[in-house]
Amino acid sequence: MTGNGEAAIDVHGLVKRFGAKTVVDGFSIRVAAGQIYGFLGPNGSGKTTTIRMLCGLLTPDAGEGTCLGLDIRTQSAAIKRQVGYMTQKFSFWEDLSIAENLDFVARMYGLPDRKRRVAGALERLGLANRRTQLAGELSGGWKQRLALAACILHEPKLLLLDEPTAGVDPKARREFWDEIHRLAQDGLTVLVSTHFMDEAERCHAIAYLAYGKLMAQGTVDEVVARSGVLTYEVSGPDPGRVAADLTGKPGVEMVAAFGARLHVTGIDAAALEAALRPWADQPGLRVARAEPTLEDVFIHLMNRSTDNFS
Ligand SMILES: Nc1ncnc2c1ncn2[C@@H]1O[C@H](COP(=O)(O)OP(=O)(O)OP(=O)(O)O)[C@@H](O)[C@H]1O
Repeated sequence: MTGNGEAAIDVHGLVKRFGAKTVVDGFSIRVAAGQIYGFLGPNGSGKTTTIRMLCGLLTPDAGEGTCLGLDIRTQSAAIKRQVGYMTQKFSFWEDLSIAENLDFVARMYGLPDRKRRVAGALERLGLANRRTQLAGELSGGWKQRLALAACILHEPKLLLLDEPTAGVDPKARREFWDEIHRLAQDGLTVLVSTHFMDEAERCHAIAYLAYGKLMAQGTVDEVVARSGVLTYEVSGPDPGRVAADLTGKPGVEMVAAFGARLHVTGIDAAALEAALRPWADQPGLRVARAEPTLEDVFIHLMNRSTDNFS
């Protein structure tokens, strides 16, 4: 972990309403400089709105705090200058090369020292030997890298990545995350929203939001441990029959099949064990405690939260 304890973000009680809807409801968080902080939660849970408030792009209706030592309410212009924002939909000139696209972005923002900045971004993101390749010919993973390069041209201190790897294959995703870690090691703080569990596991800390409320935060291990979720794994012949029997039983919150294995989760140990007991005695079936996955925990949190939008 690279965070040195100095807060890049420190906010308290943030609220955002759109009309009658409270989209973010009392959000507080502290993010150390150099941390990679993941935001997870169902669609529409307020991740993007929260991230935008944290960096002064959106003014909260209530709450206060600082980003990079600046007041998110009164100093948003100064914050924005130090933030690189990669939105869900980014665009390039398809018929310009990688280097030309970056040069164009640098011109658009009137950045001084353009040549050095473009060369630096190309180098930093491993794009130097592809500099003449047309953006329109790049695969998804390289497009993502180009977008990231465009975000760091102005040498920001904070990066906001909104679902940066949607539609990117696992290998390219992994490499993209290697880049994010390198940038964090150089001192950048990164806020990233994602729906991928493997990406959550690559964050120093995560926040889970549901319907505008912060349901859990901390390291992945802390979030799993604090959830109180218990998981049992059932394996053997005819898991479908076991799943049908267990679904809806007291104490059983979720039954999910992973190939021939079932994950059975809940938080009431006695009730869960009572539901599983008849199956534990069946010949050929194996029922054993397992470590809950982050996905088990998130589904539990999601089921627990109430949809205040409906
Ligand atoms: N400018 C706006 N005006 C009105 N409603 C908005 C506005 N921006 C967001 N919302 C609503 O606020 C809620 C939260 O949206 P937000 O984009 O923050 O969620 P999210 O967690 O990032 O979702 P996703 O995972 O789908 O990107 C949604 O119901 C959305 O429709």
